[in-house]
Amino acid sequence: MSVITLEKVKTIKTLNNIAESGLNVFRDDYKIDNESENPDAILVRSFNMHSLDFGHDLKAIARAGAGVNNIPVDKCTEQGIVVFNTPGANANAVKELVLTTLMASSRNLFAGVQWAKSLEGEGDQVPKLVESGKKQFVGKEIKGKTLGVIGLGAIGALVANDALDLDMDVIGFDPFISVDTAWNLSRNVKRAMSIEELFANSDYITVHVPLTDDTKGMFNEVTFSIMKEGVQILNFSRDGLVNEEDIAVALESGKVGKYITDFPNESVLKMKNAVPIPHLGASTQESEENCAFMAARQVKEFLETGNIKNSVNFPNASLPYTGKRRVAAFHKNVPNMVGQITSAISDYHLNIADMVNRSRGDYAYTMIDIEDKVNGDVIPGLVDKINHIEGIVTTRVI
Ligand SMILES: NC(=O)c1ccc[n+]([C@@H]2O[C@H](COP(=O)([O-])OP(=O)(O)OC[C@H]3O[C@@H](n4cnc5c(N)ncnc54)[C@H](O)[C@@H]3O)[C@@H](O)[C@H]2O)c1
Ligand SMILES: O=C(O)[C@H](O)COP(=O)(O)O
Repeated sequence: MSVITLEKVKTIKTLNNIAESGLNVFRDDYKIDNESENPDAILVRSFNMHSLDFGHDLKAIARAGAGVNNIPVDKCTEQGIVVFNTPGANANAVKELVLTTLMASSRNLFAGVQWAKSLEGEGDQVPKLVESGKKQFVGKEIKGKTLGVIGLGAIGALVANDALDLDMDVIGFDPFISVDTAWNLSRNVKRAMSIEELFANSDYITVHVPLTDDTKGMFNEVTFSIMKEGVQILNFSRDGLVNEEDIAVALESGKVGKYITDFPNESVLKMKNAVPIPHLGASTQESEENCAFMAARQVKEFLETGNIKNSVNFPNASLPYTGKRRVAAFHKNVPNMVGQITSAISDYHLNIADMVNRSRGDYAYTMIDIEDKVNGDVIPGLVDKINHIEGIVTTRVI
């Protein structure tokens, strides 16, 4: 349970390279200090945070990107630390690379270029060697082939729509598709009623789901056996979605024709017909700027007003900020929390102007605006009183 101090300079720490557009959001009352042991907020991309201890001032972690499997989200929730991500901010960058590598690898472009470069030193013979050797790289056109898209969120929906424009047949599977995405998806994307149906009918499969306990290892010996002979698989989501021992066998036998992955490791590099991309999905200037800006804006808004947008562990909650004192409490989602917090406030003879309470699973978040001018001396006592209510995780007065 943390007691939060008021109106100090806030410290932001970055654990990865964060684009200037994000860092520039923090001016005046902020400092960026990457050596800080006790920052108010952390901006991160893929840095693995699972073994980190958090300082008592830490209030927010923002993932400038989509996947949050590098962040111990449950531990953050228990400690009242809000975790944000930036939905959709890098989706176009990933889509472009998926389609680029889909076409490039279908035409054996990567292997072909590597081979052509190996001819250096052959002098006048190079053109002749090219013409005689090119037959080893005969590829396949994607036109008229079926692309299976697993996960029709920000990235999957863009990939599905654009693959139709490349004259592919597209079949999609997403049992949890959001209403917004469904509206944006072309009606020509066929709906697979089961993942098995998608596996059985696709010439190419691209996966765009988060890595969770449910999706871990979804590509394995059993699922490969359902797929078409020579299927090409693109994984721009996370390595853990694919059982590595099983895909090595499937690549060796030719059951899987190619495995394009944004997550190389030692065993992937040894696999026949694996195409390792050095995690470049989101690595465009535009995407890095979008993600950094969005992450920074969300953190700044939260630190300064308590409002929450695009959190993966706290409920979204927003109340117009008037500049008066605001109590923001994160607590267990149990009866009478709001009653006890408002009663603590009224013990200090303070009048409530506005409030919001939102829940998410086992936790909830309450913001209460106080009408009267609050004497700064009473704030530590008020925070302490609220923090002593059973079920409170953290309290701030902003
Ligand atoms: N390679 C990169 O640089 C890069 C960049 C961005 C995102 N990613 C990865 O891609 C993932 C997807 O990103 P996004 O922005 O599209 O996220 P998103 O949240 O917009 O979409 C994910 C979709 O997956 C669906 N889904 C969840 N479980 C599923 C299941 N079992 N079967 C089918 N669908 C399921 C959800 O309903 C949702 O529509 C991220 O979680 C991240 O791991 C990688
Ligand atoms: O989940 C994501 O957003 C991507 O994997 C991008 O990761 P990066 O920010 O480290 O490039």
